[in-house]
Amino acid sequence: MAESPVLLNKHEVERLLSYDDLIPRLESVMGKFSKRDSSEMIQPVRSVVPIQQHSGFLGVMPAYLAAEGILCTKMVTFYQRPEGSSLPSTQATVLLFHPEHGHVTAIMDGEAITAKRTAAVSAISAKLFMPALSEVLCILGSGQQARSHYDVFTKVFKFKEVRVWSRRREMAHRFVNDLQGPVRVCSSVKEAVTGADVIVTATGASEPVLFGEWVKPGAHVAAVGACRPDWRELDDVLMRGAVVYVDSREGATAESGDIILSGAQVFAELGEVINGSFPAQREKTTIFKSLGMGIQDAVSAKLVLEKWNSKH
Ligand SMILES: NC(=O)c1ccc[n+]([C@@H]2O[C@H](COP(=O)([O-])OP(=O)(O)OC[C@H]3O[C@@H](n4cnc5c(N)ncnc54)[C@H](O)[C@@H]3O)[C@@H](O)[C@H]2O)c1
Ligand SMILES: O=C(O)[C@@H]1CCCCN1
Repeated sequence: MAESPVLLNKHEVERLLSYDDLIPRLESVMGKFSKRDSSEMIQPVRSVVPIQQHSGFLGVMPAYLAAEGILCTKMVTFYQRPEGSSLPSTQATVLLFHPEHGHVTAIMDGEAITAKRTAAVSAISAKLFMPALSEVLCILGSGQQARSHYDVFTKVFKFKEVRVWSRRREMAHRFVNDLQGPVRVCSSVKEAVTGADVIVTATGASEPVLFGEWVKPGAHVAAVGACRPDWRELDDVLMRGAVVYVDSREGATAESGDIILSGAQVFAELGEVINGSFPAQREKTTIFKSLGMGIQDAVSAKLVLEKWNSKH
């Protein structure tokens, strides 16, 4: 009989998953994904069930990585919460399976994985696309993703100034009070993004919050929110005037309102740049439109389990 699965809560996953381990694994898996070798990797676009009555969605994100021996699925719910709600907007669980025998080997919290792997992938995009001399980082939003992006961006890069904007100013102050380093709270998006070299959009917005006319030419935008085909974070001017990179072309075409509704062309996947098949146009204004991928969760969960196994 198969052994009982390892159960790991959010605190344990958080502790076991470091950006130093995660970033090279994500670079490698995204490069492989963009080669589209189905004998190596299978990851369909996620299935999403709308929960209309409660303004929410259930997403199922399976992935099989043959060479790495990883069979995984994440189940994630995400909601548009009313202002002031204390409930998290994104919650997730990740299951790892034994690829040969089919039983579940681990069940772990997916919130920490989602927060860290998304931010780590944005940091990979910034490493490739941000201006060579980047001094100012701006984060729009003050939730889970804003926090993980702050953590990894200030760990990997050295910015002279970090700014944050949140639609409720007191939430931006609360965000800053939890941090070690200095961060300037801005009262408008325009104030926050003017002159910024790197802009992270991590909001629950469904209408544009970031407008092209405010963005410095050559800046890099890591756009993490707006993951439904009718949701936007970025306006048409920005989308059409920038070089647009995505995590997966299929995911972006199915799920990104910023791409579908603006009619912007996707230039390349992040993995295609990692592979060297498309260039990083660092001197131009660039957008990395992130939707999230099952393969990112899969390598993250495997890493967590490896770490856990090495200590037990
Ligand atoms: N790309 C990915 O892989 C990925 C992964 C996880 C989450 N997300 C998306 O990232 C976004 C942020 O996720 P989170 O977990 O940090 O959520 P969160 O609820 O913790 O934070 C959301 C932030 O957005 C702000 N916000 C909500 N509605 C807004 C609006 N209409 N205009 C401006 N600001 C608004 C909130 O005030 C808060 O600061 C969500 O859209 C989520 O679906 C993307
Ligand atoms: O890839 C993910 O995990 C997220 C979940 C929430 C919606 C956007 N994508």
